Amino acid sequence: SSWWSGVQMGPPDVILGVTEAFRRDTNPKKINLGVGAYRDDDGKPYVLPCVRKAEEKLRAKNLDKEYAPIGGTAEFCKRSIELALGEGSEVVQNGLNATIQGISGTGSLRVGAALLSNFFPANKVVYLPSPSWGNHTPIFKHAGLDVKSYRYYDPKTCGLDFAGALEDISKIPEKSIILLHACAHNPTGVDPSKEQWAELSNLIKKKNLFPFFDMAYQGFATGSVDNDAYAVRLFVKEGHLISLCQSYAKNMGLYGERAGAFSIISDSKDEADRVMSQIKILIRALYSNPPINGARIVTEILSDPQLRSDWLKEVKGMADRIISVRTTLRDNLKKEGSTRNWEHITNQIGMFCFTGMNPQQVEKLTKDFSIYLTKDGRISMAGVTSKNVDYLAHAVHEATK
Ligand SMILES: Cc1ncc(COP(=O)(O)O)c(CN[C@@H](CCC(=O)O)C(=O)O)c1O
Repeated sequence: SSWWSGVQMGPPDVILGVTEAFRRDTNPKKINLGVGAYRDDDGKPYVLPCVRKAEEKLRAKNLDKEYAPIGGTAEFCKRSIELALGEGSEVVQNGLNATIQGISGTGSLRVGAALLSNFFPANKVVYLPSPSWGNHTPIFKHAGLDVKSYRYYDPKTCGLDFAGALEDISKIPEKSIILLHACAHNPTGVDPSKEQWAELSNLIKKKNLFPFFDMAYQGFATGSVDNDAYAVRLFVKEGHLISLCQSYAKNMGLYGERAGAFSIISDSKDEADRVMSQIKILIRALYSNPPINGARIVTEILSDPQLRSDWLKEVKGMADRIISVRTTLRDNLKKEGSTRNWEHITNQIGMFCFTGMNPQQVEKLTKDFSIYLTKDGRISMAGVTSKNVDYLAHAVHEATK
């Protein structure tokens, strides 16, 4: 028999598998609200104009195809950490960060997980918010880390269970790892307020926990890259030596280019350099060095004042469209005669709306209306347009009345 005769068929991915089912559906009114990928108001993928301009500039440079450095180019890494911490960040000026290019957000998380698994000096348990992005658990487990959770979402209010979060976090053993979504929490769309972030910072410092930020949506939540980096910058200002994962998949629309970054912040340049040397050894054994094309586009945009200004407008444009379609969906549900409270549709922020629909209601939406979303009731607001929002509101009302 073959070597692989014992291999079982694995289940489709809970998020990416929704798109596969959507593609198989022949209903012309079908809507894909599964994968968190931006669509324009015609429901089409959106390549930012600033990306096209950057590509033209790069083409004219006739660059070679040589390997990137193991950690990516210094320019890409510097532009990425400065985007997160702000221009003129003292951390960057004093060389206290070790930043590498990761293979988008997922790859950056995976490198971070490998670093923690091999070198974290204390409790190698990652505490995730409940719920969190579905791929967080496998990423950390594949790296050999244990994963636990802290309360985060309150299904009764479709909002933040802040008291529950504080209570659970205060019970996390000292020197454990806590994962925090910097903005646009996935899947709930529920973010702490600035005051709540301050309380979380104090508690996490008191408990001496290691903050591991995942910032996959900087600029995409409020439309401002500075506002969306508020929590990360607050924690750094408060003296936390954080780690940070960044992605350019959503805010630059570079999904398939796989451009992201992983950083740690240390209290000395010497220590940051030593950590960087170990991260590079881990990367070398994982994939040797990162893809060059997406990183070049990012570097071109962030280093060219005109392209950077264009990008900031375009990412705000994406965020604004999402914010406006949230209002339209909520209003249309009222027009449909729904008596439910749908305030959370506009209270939540970023790519996703955690509707509160149960698996049976989700099933009805898919079976009766060809509307595709993940079983937890999360919808990617990017898939909602002015053309399909009426149909969606009608379907959601039918499924929930
Ligand atoms: C919180 C969070 N971190 C990291 C990532 C990884 O994104 P990269 O493409 O690797 O940069 C995602 C993407 N989650 C989206 C996209 C589809 C997926 O990968 O699950 C989602 O949840 O639909 C995310 O939501």
